[in-house]
Amino acid sequence: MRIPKRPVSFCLSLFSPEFPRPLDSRISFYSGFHYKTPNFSFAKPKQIHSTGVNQLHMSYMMDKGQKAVLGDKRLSSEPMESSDGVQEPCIWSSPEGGKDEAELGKQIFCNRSLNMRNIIAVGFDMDYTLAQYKPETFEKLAYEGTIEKLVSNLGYPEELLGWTFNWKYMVRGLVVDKKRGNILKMDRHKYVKVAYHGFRELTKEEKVGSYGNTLIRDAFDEPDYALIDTLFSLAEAYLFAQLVDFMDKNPGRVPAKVDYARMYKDVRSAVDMCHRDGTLKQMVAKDPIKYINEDKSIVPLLKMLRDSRRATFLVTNSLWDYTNIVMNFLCESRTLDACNFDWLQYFDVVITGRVMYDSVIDFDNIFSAKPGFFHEESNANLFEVEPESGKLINTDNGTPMAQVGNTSPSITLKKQNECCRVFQGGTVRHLHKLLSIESSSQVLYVGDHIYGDILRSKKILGWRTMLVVPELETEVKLLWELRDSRKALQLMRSDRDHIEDQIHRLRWSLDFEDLNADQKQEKSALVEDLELQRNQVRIKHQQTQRECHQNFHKVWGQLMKTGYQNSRFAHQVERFACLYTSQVSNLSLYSPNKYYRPGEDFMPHEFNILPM
Ligand SMILES: Nc1nc2c(ncn2[C@@H]2O[C@H](COP(=O)(O)O)[C@@H](O)[C@H]2O)c(=O)[nH]1
Ligand SMILES: [Mg+2]
Repeated sequence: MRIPKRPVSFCLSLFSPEFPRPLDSRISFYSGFHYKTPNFSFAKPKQIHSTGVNQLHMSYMMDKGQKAVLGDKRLSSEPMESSDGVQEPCIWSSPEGGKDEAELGKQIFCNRSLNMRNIIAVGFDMDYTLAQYKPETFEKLAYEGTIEKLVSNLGYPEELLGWTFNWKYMVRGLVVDKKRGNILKMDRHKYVKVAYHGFRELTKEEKVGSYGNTLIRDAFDEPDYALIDTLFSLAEAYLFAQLVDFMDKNPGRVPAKVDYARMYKDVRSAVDMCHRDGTLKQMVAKDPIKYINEDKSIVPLLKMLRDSRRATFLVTNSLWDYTNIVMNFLCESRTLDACNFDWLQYFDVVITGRVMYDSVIDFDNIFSAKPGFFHEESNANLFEVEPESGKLINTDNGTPMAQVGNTSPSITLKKQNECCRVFQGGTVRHLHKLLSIESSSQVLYVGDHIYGDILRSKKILGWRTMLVVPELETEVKLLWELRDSRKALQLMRSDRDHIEDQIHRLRWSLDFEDLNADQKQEKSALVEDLELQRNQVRIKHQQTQRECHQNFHKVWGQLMKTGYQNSRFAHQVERFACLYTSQVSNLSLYSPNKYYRPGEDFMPHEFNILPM
C-alpha cells in the first residue's frame, strides 16, 4: 500500500499498391542519408526554472474539512486547449518557465524512485503512446473490419454487418473467459468481483460457481483467458460479448461447431488480419486527423529531452511505412502526400517492427519486435531501413542476411551529430550498442502496453518504465469529486466491522459463558438489534459503493479499483511501471532532471497509528 507523499486521508507492408512500397527486395549497400536534416548536434541546455513539480503534489485533504475548489486552477483537469481544441505545448523548461503546477489529471505518479539525472536515453512506443488514437473512429474501424472478415471469410451471418459498436463499453484491465463467454473484472488477488456473460451480469451464485470455489486458484491467463490490456483490444472484447449474446439467443445461427472459445479465436484472427492487411492502416494513412489526436506538445517534449542531453529513441511494432506516416502527422502535421523525414531529427534511433510472413494469430510473439525485442538472448537480426525507399540494408536479394557473429551486434555505434538511423527488428542489445548504453537502468521507456512495453522491459531487462494511461485523467478528476462519498464508504466499512465484532463477542458469550436467563435475554436482544444495524450498513455500503463506481463507468466502475481493493490492472501498474501518467506529453511539465520519489509505503497495521 503506497500513500502519496502529501498526506492523503486515503505484416507485411500494410499498404496497397497505391501507397509507396516500404520494402523493396533490391540489395542496397546504402550507408548514408540524402534527406536534409536540421542541425543534429546536442544543443546547450536551456535554463531550467526552479518552479517545478516539486510543489505540485496534491494533497487530498479529505477529512480536514478543507473544501475542494474545483474551479481552483490546481485542481482543474481540463486540458490546456487552444481555440481549435488542440492541446497546447507546455514545456517546463521553456524560457517562459512553463506552468507552475501540473494539473491533477496531468501529473506523473511514481511507484518507484527514479532520478532522471541517471537516465541517459528516453525511448517511446508509438501507437497509443505518442499517437493517441480516437477510439470512436479508430476502434470503430477495427470493429467494422473485423465483422466484415467474420462474415466474408469465416461464415458468420450477414446480419452482423448491421451491428453497431459502443466504444465506451469495454475498458482496459478486463479479462475474457474464452470458454465460458464471460468478461471479468478482478481485484489484485484475482478474485472475480464483476462478471458478465455477454452483456448479462452474472449473479453472485453464478460468479461463485464458476470462479469462487476452485481448490487451485486460477491464474486467469492465456490460453483460456485473454487480457484486455491494450486499448487496441476494446473492439474485439465488445464484439465477443455481442457474439456470445447472439449465440445464446440464436442457437444454430453461428457456423457449425463454433463454441465460445472458437468464436473468440475467430474474432482474434479477424482483428489480427485487420492490423496486417491494411484495413486499418490505409485508412489512417489517408486521413490521420480522423483517427489520431493531434498533440502539439510532443515536439517540444522531444526537444526538451534532447536539449537536456538525453538520447531519444522510438521502438514501435509498427512497420516503417506506417511509422513514418504517423510520426509525420504527429510531429509535422503532415499527411501522406507531404510526408518527409524531418521528424527524425527528434530521435537518435528509430526501431520499427519486423515483417513476419507467417500468419499466426498470437501476434505478440510472432510478428513484432516487442516484446521479443526485450529478450537479450534473442538473436533477431537488425536491419537498417533506408527511409526514402523503405528498403532494408543488409539484405541478400530481399532475403534477410544473417549478420556476421549473429550473437553479438555487429552494427556501428552512432556517432554524435550523426542523424537518426532507422532500423527494423533486432534486439535490445543492438539498441544499447547504438546508443552506447552501459546499464539498462540508464534507459527510461514510455509505453502504453503493460505486457508488451512495460512488464517485459522492466522485469527482464531492468529498464525504467513509464506507463501511459489516458483513462487516468478522468479517473483522478472523479476521485477528487467523489472524495466525500469515498470517505463515507470508509466510515461505513469501519462501522460494519465494529458492529460485526460486537455481534461476535456477544454470540461467543451466549454460547460459552455461564449466563443467567436475564443476561441471556438482554444479550440476545442486543444481537438482534446489532444484526439489524449491520444489515442496514451492509446494504447501504453496497449501494453507495456501486453508485460510486458507476460514476467512473456504468458497467465496470473505477479502472484502478475493484470493490475497494486495487484492481488487477492497478496491481500490475504498481508492480511494473516506475512512473505512470495520463499522456506522454505530461513529461514536459516536469524538469528533465527531476528526482521522482514515491510516497511512503504503508502496511495495514500502520494506518491507525500514524496520523494522516
Ligand atoms: N497483427 C496485429 N497487429 C496488431 C494487433 N494489435 C495491435 N497491432 C499493431 O501493433 C502495433 C503496435 O505498435 P506500438 O507502437 O504500440 O508498438 C501497431 O502497428 C498495431 O497496429 C493485432 O491484434 N494484430
Ligand atoms: Mg503502443
